[in-house]
Amino acid sequence: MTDEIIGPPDALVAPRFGGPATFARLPRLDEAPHARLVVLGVPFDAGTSYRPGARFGPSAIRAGSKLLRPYNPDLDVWPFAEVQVADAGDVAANPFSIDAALTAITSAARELGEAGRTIVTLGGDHTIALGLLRALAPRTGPLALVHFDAHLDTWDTYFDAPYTHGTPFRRAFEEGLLAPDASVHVGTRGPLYARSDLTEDADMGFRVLAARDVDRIGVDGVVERIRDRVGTAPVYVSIDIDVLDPAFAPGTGTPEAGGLTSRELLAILDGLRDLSIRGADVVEVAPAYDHAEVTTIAASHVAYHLISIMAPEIARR
Ligand SMILES: N=C(N)NCCCC(=O)O
Ligand SMILES: [Zn+2]
Ligand SMILES: [Zn+2]
Repeated sequence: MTDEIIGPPDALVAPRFGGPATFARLPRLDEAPHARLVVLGVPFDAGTSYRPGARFGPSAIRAGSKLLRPYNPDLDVWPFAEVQVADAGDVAANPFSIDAALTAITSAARELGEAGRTIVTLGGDHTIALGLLRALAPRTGPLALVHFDAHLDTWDTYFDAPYTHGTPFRRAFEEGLLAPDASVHVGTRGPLYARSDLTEDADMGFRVLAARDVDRIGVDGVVERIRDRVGTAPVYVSIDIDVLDPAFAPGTGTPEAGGLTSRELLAILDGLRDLSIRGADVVEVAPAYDHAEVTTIAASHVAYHLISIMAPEIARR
């Protein structure tokens, strides 16, 4: 096997609506075993509290990613030519046992990490982020979490269940996976259970840049605050697609009005270029509630921008 970079096939030769359903028509990992950046699917939604269906997220995002092109003019980057990028397929996550699913997610991510690969994960509900952080933090040290979401996801339990899509970051904090005072939620909004949701979150060391702060300080102000906050810590970027307004992402399990536009989210991500991003995910895409691939196309562009900011930095490592 050579180390020549294999990109997507030329869309003007092989029409993009055909061919294997990998992310952005990239090669599979077995076809490009020298990949340093991989897209990994986690079709799991047993941690959802409201509408289920994110188990179909990875395959639907891949389908929504077929139109992506190889050059990203916003960043002047060829994301699939900087380093080899490949699709690593899906984790076999147990749909009846959240514990077993988390174990499988952690071991799949650990194995990829030990082979020197950085992962962009397609979910799946937000529970999976805990399994991914558990795989990553022992290698990188505690991570600064940049968390895009309508929700805090630092609640304690749901119906006494500790591992759900509303609780991954409280568990990650308790397990020491997060760097102290370096994490931030971006895009939060909507009704809470109590005021203490916010005070407990702050006590765990999270900062909040709410959806309304984006109006107040703008995209550049948000980027500046995120960069200040993470400092020099290794970064994990977790993107719950419900950070977008339901107008831009109807296909999700717990939608909240008043969210970001997809343009704002993509621009904020571009502002995170050059950070040491050691892993990322795009979660909570539930295609049954989608229309005309609105959500899956947004999610595929979000993943494309993540790869665009991560690949050049990985190439320099
Ligand atoms: N992680 C997501 N998307 N949602 C959490 C919402 C939890 C709740 O039902 O209150
Ligand atoms: Zn959410
Ligand atoms: Zn979430």
